[in-house]
Amino acid sequence: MGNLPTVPPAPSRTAGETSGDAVPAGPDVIRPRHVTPTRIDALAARIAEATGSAPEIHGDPTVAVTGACLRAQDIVAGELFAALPGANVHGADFAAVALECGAAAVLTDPDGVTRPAIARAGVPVLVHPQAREALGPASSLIFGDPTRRLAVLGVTGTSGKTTTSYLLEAALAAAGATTGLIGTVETRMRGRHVPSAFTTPEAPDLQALFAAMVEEGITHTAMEVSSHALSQARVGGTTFAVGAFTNLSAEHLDYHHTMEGYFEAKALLFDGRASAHVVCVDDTWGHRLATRADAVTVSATGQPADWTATGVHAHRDGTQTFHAQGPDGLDLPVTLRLPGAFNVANALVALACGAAAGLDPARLAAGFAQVQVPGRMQRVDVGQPFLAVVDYAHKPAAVEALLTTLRAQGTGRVLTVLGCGGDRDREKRPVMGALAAELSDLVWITDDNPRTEDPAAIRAAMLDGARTSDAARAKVTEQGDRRTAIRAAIAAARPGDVVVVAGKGHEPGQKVGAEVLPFSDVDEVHAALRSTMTDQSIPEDPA
Ligand SMILES: CC(=O)N[C@H]1[C@@H](OP(=O)(O)OP(=O)(O)OC[C@H]2O[C@@H](n3ccc(=O)[nH]c3=O)[C@H](O)[C@@H]2O)O[C@H](CO)[C@@H](O)[C@@H]1O[C@H](C)C(=O)N[C@@H](C)C(=O)N[C@H](CCC(=O)O)C(=O)O
Ligand SMILES: Nc1ncnc2c1ncn2[C@@H]1O[C@H](COP(=O)(O)OP(=O)(O)OP(=O)(O)O)[C@@H](O)[C@H]1O
Ligand SMILES: N[C@H](CCC[C@H](N)C(=O)O)C(=O)O
Ligand SMILES: [Mg+2]
Repeated sequence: MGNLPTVPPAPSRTAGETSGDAVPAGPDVIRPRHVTPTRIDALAARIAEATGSAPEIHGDPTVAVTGACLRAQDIVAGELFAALPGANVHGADFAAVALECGAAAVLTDPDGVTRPAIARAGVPVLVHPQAREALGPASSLIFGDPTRRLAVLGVTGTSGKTTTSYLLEAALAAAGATTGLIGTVETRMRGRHVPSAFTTPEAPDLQALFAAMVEEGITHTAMEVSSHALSQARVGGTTFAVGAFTNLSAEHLDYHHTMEGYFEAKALLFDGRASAHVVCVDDTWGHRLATRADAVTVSATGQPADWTATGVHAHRDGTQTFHAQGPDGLDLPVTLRLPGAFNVANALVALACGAAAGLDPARLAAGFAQVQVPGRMQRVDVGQPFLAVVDYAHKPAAVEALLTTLRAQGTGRVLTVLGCGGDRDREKRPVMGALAAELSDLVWITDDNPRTEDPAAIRAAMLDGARTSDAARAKVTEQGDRRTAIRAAIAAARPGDVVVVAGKGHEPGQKVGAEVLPFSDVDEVHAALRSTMTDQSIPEDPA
């Protein structure tokens, strides 16, 4: 696996750097330089057209807005404040803050309009029963309907969105497009890299970003579309050139409650908002989706599909070569620098997306060879005689895919450092603990963004899964302190082993309570490797 990516860590931020904070993230929103003011009556007409019901207008309909935002504190003068009901609070309760920041108008729901801060607002108020659904189309109009001039290729699915989006961005560029990227790690365009607050931004931030991309001459954007975004209508008002589905497995059941509910959220990307669909049919959910959406199909596991892979050769150095077989007898050689059968699927999805957008498949396929993804199968190498890998696997299917891949590639043992996030799906914890114990030789159960939960209780749930699994084979150690766990794993490694630190990937911080403590798995693995090479005082292998 000598060629596993050794990319530098993503640019760091100190707060609100990934999705998942109780406090609104306050992201670095990329805004267009020019926005033509939009009148309230025009917004009302757009909302009526998009939702089928007209909003009430309280106040002067000729007032115009020059942007929109749903975080009161982040309002820029002249913008529309979207005061939405939330799981914790009603945004209308923050209207005074928004007005102080210069909000020129408010969009809210019938509950919000009764709140005192809105009643005293003194600016026009649009009232709609589905204010969240209204916000996407309104934001699109405010920012000049940017996706009419930008081909957006959206990727959804439980695993592989980030990886597929990076592959797609590279393929699009190789086929001659001027590209952008929107996703979990960062937003990229024209050499700018802005760390992300969300995998999929809120509707006004997203439309502003699309408008900025149009201004910059971006022609095609590869974009991750999360299930949260689909169910919260963050992509309302977005026209997709292509919508793609990678796979579905248990995750986010705290939010979607059932797999059916989770699937239906993902399926929203295929409800007519995309001009073309690409679906990987390697799981039963993909099969189901492909039968109800008119889709180009993809399979990396030998299912009948429009795009398949033949002659897959996983090389010892971590690269893979194969032939992508496409419609009309297309046969394209592909080289990937990402190991794992799942990355063949990701690449096929990316290829099918680019082709569905009308780009030349041979040029698309040639774009994959150098792609590396921050924190996904990222190798950390200081010349040690074993492999050290940082990966973002933080759900059962990803842990299984990751460890199965690494078992097949290493010559020695697999040493795994893994935790589970707090304030997230609890059901996955014992499953991830069990999988780690089944597919590794040594495991350190540690902390991964405990957020507001008791970290020991999260570890206990994982340990419970590890201890009760009949197939468990690893020696499992509990070590809450992630740095110590990483150091112990590195110190225990022997030549030919694989050490994998999973779950945080590119993340630059550990979320403990309301704080984000700077922490980078890549930096920690580097530091541990350097000190093992020079300092023999590191704790002994617990095995
Ligand atoms: C479950 C979820 O996605 N919740 C998001 C949602 O929260 P909510 O609607 O319940 O909001 P709330 O906190 O009750 O607040 C209500 C309203 O008041 C506003 N408000 C609130 C407080 C304040 O001080 N000022 C203010 O203006 C908020 O902007 C909001 O509009 O809207 C908020 C405002 O944008 C988000 O901060 C919040 O993200 C939370 C923190 C989160 O953790 N989201 C994650 C799970 C997420 O979206 N992840 C996906 C990726 C998942 C994956 O695939 O792995 C993503 O796309 O990033
Ligand atoms: N197609 C796939 N099937 C199963 N596991 C995958 C697949 N692609 C990637 N993985 C695993 O899942 C992890 C996360 O991958 P990636 O970041 O590309 O997915 P994602 O869908 O963007 O995840 P998230 O929703 O958390 O941002 C990887 O680090 C890898 O371990
Ligand atoms: N987008 C995911 C990232 C999870 C990453 C993992 N490190 C964790 O904190 O659980 C979420 O917010 O659920
Ligand atoms: Mg992602």
